[in-house]
Amino acid sequence: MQDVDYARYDRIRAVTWTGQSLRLIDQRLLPMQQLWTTCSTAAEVAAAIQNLTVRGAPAIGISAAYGVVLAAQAAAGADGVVSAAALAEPIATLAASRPTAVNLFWALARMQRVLGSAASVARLEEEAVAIEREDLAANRHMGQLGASLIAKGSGVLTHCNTGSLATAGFGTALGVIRAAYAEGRVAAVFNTETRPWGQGTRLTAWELLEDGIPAKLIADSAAAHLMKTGQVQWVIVGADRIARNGDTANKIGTYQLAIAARHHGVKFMVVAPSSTVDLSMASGEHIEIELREARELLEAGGQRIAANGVQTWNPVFDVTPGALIDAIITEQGVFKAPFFA
Ligand SMILES: CSC[C@@H](O)[C@@H](O)C(=O)COP(=O)(O)O
Repeated sequence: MQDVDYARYDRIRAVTWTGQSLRLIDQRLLPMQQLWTTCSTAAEVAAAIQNLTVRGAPAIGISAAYGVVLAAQAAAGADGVVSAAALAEPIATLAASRPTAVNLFWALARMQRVLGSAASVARLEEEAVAIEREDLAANRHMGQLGASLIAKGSGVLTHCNTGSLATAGFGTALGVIRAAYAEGRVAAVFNTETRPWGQGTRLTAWELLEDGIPAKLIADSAAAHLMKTGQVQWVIVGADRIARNGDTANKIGTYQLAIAARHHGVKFMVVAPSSTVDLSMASGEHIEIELREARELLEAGGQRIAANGVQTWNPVFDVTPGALIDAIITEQGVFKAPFFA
C-alpha cells in the first residue's frame, strides 16, 4: 500500500474556524474566483448553508456546529456559560437551512447533548472542533478502506462534489479516488457535470485538476454510454442520508447512475461517514427531498436560456435503493446488504 500525501489534498479548505468567526470559501464563485466570506452569527451561517456558499453534507454539519458556537459566544454571560433556552432560536434557524443532509441534524443534536440545560462556550467550541477533526480522520480512513476494493487498472466515475470542499478535508468518494490513485489502482477518472447546479463542473473538476489527477468531465447524459464502452468499473459517490436498509439519498442523478451501472455490470460504491447513516429510518421512503429554485434550471451562467413562462420541477436529491449498491464505506468498515438493518 502506497502512503497518501495528505498535505497535497489539505490545501483547499471549505471551512475555517478562527475562534470568533467562520470563514467559508464561497463555492458559488468557484473555480473562477476564490473569495472567502466571514460569518459572525448563527443566522449568517444558516444563510450560507441555504444559499450554497458552503455545501456537501459533512461541511454543512461542521458549519452548523460552529454556528452554534457563534450563537453561544453572543449569548453567554460573564461566566462564559450559556443556557439551552438562549440557543433554541439560533439552533432552529440552523436546522431550517436545508432538509436532506442528516449531518446537519446530527451535528446540531451532538451540540445540544453537550449543551444540556447550560454549558460553557469553551466546551461547545471543543465539541465543534472535535466534529471537524473526526470528519477529517474518517475521510482518510474511508479512503484506505474504499481504495482496497478497487482493482489495479480500473476506471472510476464520480458524481457531484465529495472532496475537500464538501467535508473537513480529503473527501468521501473523492477521498477514495485520491487514495486509490495514490496507490496506482486507478487508470482513468471521470466526473459528471452534476446539473443543474454543476457541482461536478465547478468543483470536482477543479479539485482533481489541483490534485494533478488526470480526469475527464462528462455530460450527465454521457454516463450510460461511458459505462457501455467499458471505460469504468466503479461508480463512487457520497451520500446525504443513508437509511438502515442502505437506501441512499444523494445528489439528483445518482439513482439513474446506479440503474445504468447495474445494467452494465459496473460496481457501485457509496462513501460516507457514520454521521450520514440515519438509523431512525428503516428505508429511504421518508427522506425529505429538497426542491430548489427554478432559476437553477432556467439559467446558465446567469443568463436566461429557457423561454419565459416555462414551468419547472427541481428536486436536488434522489434516493438510490440499497439493492443497487455493492458496498457502503463508513469509517467503521465496509458494509454490504443488508447494510445497517
Ligand atoms: C461528501 S458530500 C456528499 C453529498 O453531500 C454530495 O454528494 C451532495 O449531494 C451535495 O449536495 P449539495 O446540494 O451540493 O450540498
